[in-house]
Amino acid sequence: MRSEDVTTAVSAPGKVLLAGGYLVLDRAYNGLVFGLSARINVIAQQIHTSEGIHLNEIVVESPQFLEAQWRYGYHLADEDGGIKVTQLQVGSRINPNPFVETALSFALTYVARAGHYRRSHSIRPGRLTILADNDYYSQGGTAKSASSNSSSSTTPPAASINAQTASRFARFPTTLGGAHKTGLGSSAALVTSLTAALLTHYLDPSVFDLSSEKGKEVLHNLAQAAHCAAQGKVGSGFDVAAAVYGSCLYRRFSPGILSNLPEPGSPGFASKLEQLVNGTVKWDTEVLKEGVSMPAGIALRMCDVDCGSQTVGMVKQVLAWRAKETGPAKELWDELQNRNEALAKVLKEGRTGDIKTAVTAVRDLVRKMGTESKVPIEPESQTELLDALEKEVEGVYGGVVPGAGGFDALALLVKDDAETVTKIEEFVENWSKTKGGRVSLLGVKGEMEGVRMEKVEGYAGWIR
Ligand SMILES: Nc1ncnc2c1ncn2[C@@H]1O[C@H](COP(=O)(O)OP(=O)(O)O)[C@@H](O)[C@H]1O
Ligand SMILES: C[C@@](O)(CCOP(=O)(O)OP(=O)(O)O)CC(=O)O
Repeated sequence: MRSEDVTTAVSAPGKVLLAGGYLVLDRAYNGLVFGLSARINVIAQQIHTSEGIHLNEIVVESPQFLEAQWRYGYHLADEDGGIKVTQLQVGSRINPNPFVETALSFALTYVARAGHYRRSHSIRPGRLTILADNDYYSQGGTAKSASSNSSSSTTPPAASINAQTASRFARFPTTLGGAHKTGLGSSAALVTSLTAALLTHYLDPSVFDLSSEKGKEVLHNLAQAAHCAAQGKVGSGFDVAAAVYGSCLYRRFSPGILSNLPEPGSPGFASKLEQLVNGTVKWDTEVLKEGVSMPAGIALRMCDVDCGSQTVGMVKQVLAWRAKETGPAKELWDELQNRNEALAKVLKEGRTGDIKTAVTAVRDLVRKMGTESKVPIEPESQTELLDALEKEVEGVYGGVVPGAGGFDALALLVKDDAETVTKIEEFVENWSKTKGGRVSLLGVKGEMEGVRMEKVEGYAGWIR
């Protein structure tokens, strides 16, 4: 039996959908997904209670933010309802975090089934600390270095944070809701990392082993189910796949797999969830790790573009056009799929000289998709910026508006050296000054690896 005294640390990467936005929602097509070097880290520890006292409590905290502590009680629900978690009040009000709460109830329900726990206090009380790498949130003047003072009652004393860790995790003088996200997929990486930490912490390695293929499959299925439930919608799930497997060619699961799952706590939830996770229900997800790589000397980099524009409802509108114009849409989808595959092949085969042509071919059709559906997928301002970067900055091979597109991000394929970074930084700074808005190059890079165990020492100063 695994000793819960051992502190467990895991991390899962953020994502970018370089090619295949909208197409990947349909199983007939796939997406070129990259994992990112920005990770969400979760550290699980046992809470020690006085002898004879049973306390069913799990504390989750994000010490980088103010008021970011969530406490939950948990119990085994009747009629096979699984582990029901109930948020407890901290201070004067309840501050909900649906992604944390849903991940907890799904993961603990699976733990109770797979670990054959018949009483809820077989699951010992625990503390989970979330630490997000800095690029998940813009720091435009709001992030303080971790060595500055903080008034948050949930954070450890600033002085105890060592210098190395201090530069890795910024401390934000805001609540989580007040932070400006950069769109790297924080909720998917969080749900994946939290689930992996709970399963590793509470289950014997013979039942769950994160490093095995079976372990990753269990984690993927559980995290997809929890993430969809917390989001209240079934997306393609490429973000959870990136968090588990890292960079890959991704074909989604049939959305019907997740229908008919009861709410946590309601009759039948536990056995339905177990069947969904352990392979009884066949998932048709396809993850091709070998379909993706980056040519030597090339890096995938991300820009945060802050123009204050709204892109709400884009998916709905694109899909409505596709449903109305089935013939032309199919032609466009099929040809774009060919071009996306050609781009993946160029990268895979290390054909650096062909990147520009392959990216241009993809962008041409993405713009057509936008014009036809009247959705700003690659808006003119982004076209102008991408074209200028490609033409004027040496070392930029090409770039796209990733994912659903819109005004707020760019993904670039660039020469992987410091000189190119400096040139891009200077260029976007100048661009921001002359064109208005704010464009910045993030520190994050494309990375191949998915979820992994981490050494606890890396988080010294942040955990109690
Ligand atoms: N560092 C964190 N600590 C706790 N919860 C987090 C953290 N980062 C993200 N979350 C959860 O994920 C939600 C953001 O999800 P969402 O709006 O889907 O953004 P994203 O596109 O980054 O996934 C937050 O409201 C919160 O519930
Ligand atoms: C349209 C999509 O195919 C891609 C959206 O990719 P983004 O990276 O833009 O996603 P969010 O960060 O969740 O907003 C929808 C999907 O695949 O679910």
